[in-house]
Amino acid sequence: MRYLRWDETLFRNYEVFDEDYLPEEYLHRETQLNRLVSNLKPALRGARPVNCLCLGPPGTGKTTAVKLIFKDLSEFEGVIPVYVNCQIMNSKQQVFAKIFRAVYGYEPPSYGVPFTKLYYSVMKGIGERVLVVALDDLNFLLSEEVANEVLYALLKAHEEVEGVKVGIVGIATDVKLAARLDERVSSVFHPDEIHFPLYGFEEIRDILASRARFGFYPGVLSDEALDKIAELCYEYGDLRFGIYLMKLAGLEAEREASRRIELRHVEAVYEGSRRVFLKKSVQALSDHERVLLGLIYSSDELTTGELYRRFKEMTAVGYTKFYEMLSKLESIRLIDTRFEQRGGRTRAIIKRYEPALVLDALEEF
Ligand SMILES: Nc1ncnc2c1ncn2[C@@H]1O[C@H](COP(=O)(O)OP(=O)(O)OP(=O)(O)O)[C@@H](O)[C@H]1O
Repeated sequence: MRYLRWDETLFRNYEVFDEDYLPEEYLHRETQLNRLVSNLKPALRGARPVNCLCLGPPGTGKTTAVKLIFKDLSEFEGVIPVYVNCQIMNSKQQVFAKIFRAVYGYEPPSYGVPFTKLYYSVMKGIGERVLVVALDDLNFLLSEEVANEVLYALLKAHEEVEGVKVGIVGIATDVKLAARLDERVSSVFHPDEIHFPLYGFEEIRDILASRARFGFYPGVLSDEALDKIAELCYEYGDLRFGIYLMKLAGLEAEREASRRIELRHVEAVYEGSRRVFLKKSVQALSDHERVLLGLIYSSDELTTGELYRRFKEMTAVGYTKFYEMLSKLESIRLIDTRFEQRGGRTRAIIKRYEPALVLDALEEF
């Protein structure tokens, strides 16, 4: 029996498959990159940039686009680009502490600094430079009202401290985010909305092929395996899933001491990786969204009307909110809504994907 030598591997660079790896090639998003560049360009002249919001379903390249642009920006003197992940830094204090670090190059005092003091020291420290703040996963701050406070504090900076220039790049999966901000913020925040739609099959295949070129040795990934990964990833929408699947298929091939990743390796790891991803998606939902998903997955087939009636009985949530939740579940591909003709009437029918796996993922909550 053949076994792998200790130094034998299919992976040329394992890091290429990491969650926060910045790819060498960023494909099929020229329009979005151009919009970001043209909006942020005024910063290079020392002027306030145009605020933007990058919106789209998970795994469509929003974070990557902004990180690549911010990497370029960091080369320019006079611009302070700061990237904040709001899922991790989820208070006003934490967001501004991160900005403080970028402005001064050292930590702010960790105890007993009132927010106003931290805020004004940040603004004074900017001086003639231009601060550009990316707020990733902005929707995470929204339920707590923190998003409104952070945005308001940044939007009002130039009125609070004369001459201060601040630009904002928000990133969110909720395409209606701007409409959900409070009046005080929306009256002064008119961002350029840059949309990141789901990738088509060919685009996904190209991106995954590029990732494989940097991650595996030449010829390791068979065409059949690549096609299958692209097909499964396309169904799911999130590119992160395709990249993860490719990594697991590589490990599976190594486990078999195979020199190539074949279709069977992808098939062997598909269900396990899908479980991991579903669990993450379900974990990221709100309690009400999970109740709704549970209702959908515990019946065979439902019309939207029937579903709303049952959901309302349990939660007293209104129709607009219900509809928003349904669209969200659809945009992250946990459900599918189709129109069907029955008895001379057109009805919206909700379809489920892989019920056994989704119900397992829901069971953990
Ligand atoms: N156009 C692209 N070219 C190369 N790699 C890409 C592209 N788009 C996305 N990716 C890769 O897909 C993965 C997910 O992308 P990213 O994190 O940017 O998505 P996102 O839209 O910000 O997702 P979320 O909303 O869940 O944060 C990353 O590994 C990223 O490198």
